[in-house]
Amino acid sequence: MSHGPATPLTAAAAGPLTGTAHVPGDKSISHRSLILGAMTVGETRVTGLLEGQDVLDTGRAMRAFGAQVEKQGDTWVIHGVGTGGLAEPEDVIDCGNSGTGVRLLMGAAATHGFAVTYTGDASLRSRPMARVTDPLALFGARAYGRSGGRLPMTVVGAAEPVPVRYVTPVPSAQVKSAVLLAGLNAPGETVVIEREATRDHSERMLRGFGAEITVEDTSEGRVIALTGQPELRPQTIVVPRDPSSAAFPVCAALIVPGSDVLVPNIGLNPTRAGLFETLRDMGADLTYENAREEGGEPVADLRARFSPAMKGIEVPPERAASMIDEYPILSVVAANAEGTTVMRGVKELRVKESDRIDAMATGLRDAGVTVRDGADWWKVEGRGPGGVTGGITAATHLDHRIAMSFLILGMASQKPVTVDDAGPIATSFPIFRDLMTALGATFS
Ligand SMILES: O=C(O)C1=C[C@@H](OP(=O)(O)O)[C@@H](O)[C@H](O)C1
Ligand SMILES: C=C(OP(=O)(O)O)C(=O)O
Repeated sequence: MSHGPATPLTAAAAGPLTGTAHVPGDKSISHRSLILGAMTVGETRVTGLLEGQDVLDTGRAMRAFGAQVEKQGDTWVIHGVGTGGLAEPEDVIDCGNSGTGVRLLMGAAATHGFAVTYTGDASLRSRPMARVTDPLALFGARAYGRSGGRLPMTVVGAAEPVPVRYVTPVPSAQVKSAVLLAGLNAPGETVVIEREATRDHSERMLRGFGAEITVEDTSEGRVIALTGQPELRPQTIVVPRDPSSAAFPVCAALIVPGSDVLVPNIGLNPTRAGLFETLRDMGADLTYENAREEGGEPVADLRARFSPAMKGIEVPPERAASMIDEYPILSVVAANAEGTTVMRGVKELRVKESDRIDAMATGLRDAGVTVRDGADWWKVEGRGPGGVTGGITAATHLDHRIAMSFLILGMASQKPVTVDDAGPIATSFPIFRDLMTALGATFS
């Protein structure tokens, strides 16, 4: 759902940030818990679900598709309808700001013999959907949208779907997941091949729900094969805390003098942990404490301390998929490091909630940082610890990660930084302001 009027917010230089930051549950795993729970007969129970607007919108959508989704105490309880049992929604499905929500739902419903119309906020209506509807057409689904393959869009599902073999042309877990979810209700084996590995939560969770799924690394890439029409088994899911949200208190601690912050229980699935490796390569004082396995995922407590000796690096492009949502906050750290940070192979950043290279480059330049950029790369010239002037109002462009990144910039800059709209933060990290305030940040 779209949020209300714009709410500007300002962050100023903070004293040291100290204490423990419990960030919310993982957004990717939360969406998938609701969708897979809704496609399973019986009761799936989920704790630690992210109650951000993106995920709440997916929960509402699953109700519209016929599942029961409700919160009992701290637990989300889903009574699903089974693979192939989704019902035709009575109204348009509004996915708000969420690319993950709309693309995964389009996949799940595409092999059901009814039509669904999808829409979203102004940001989501500007994002490309052909990357999903192209492979869904191979199953027999048909999509009718605005020019450029944009929402609002109606997808007429295939009444007699056929299984598909598809090589993803872009590194995207959303595309991969849409194909796998469509494959759930197609008879036979659906195969997705990705040249670059992207986050693998769908594969892990489908296996957890009892689907037959194999993953093999070959010379062609990662080959994922799913046997259609399984009888999924209801699950009890404990959602790990989101590494993409942990990135904000971690990076703030690295650049605000005197800081020492603990961020416990963070999922460190290797398909998600690229930022933390990059920060360590830059010389960040960032340690993994109490490393362990929980629910089949590697988990650790992150400890981040002020790191005045960080150096710019060339971020390995093959790491891009494992930190794709973290480049905006990385650019803020890069601005506070010595030397140049080069980020290549990142054209996907231009089709997120906003053009994230453009949004960050514009605000950073206004704040006194030299940034150069091209179609799929950008470079940030560090000004050293505390070297960013600040004193700007940055445009958020309905993008939560842009809003949070500029607020963190304000905590380490000489003059405060304002964002024109902090509202979108509620899509993924509704407790951001309270959590950062408890660590010692000041907002006005
Ligand atoms: O599958 C997912 O849960 C996600 C995949 C990524 O998008 P792409 O698939 O477009 O790279 C990521 O940016 C998004 O925040 C969540
Ligand atoms: C890109 C993101 O989300 P989505 O694609 O689900 O809107 C994100 O959360 O950074």
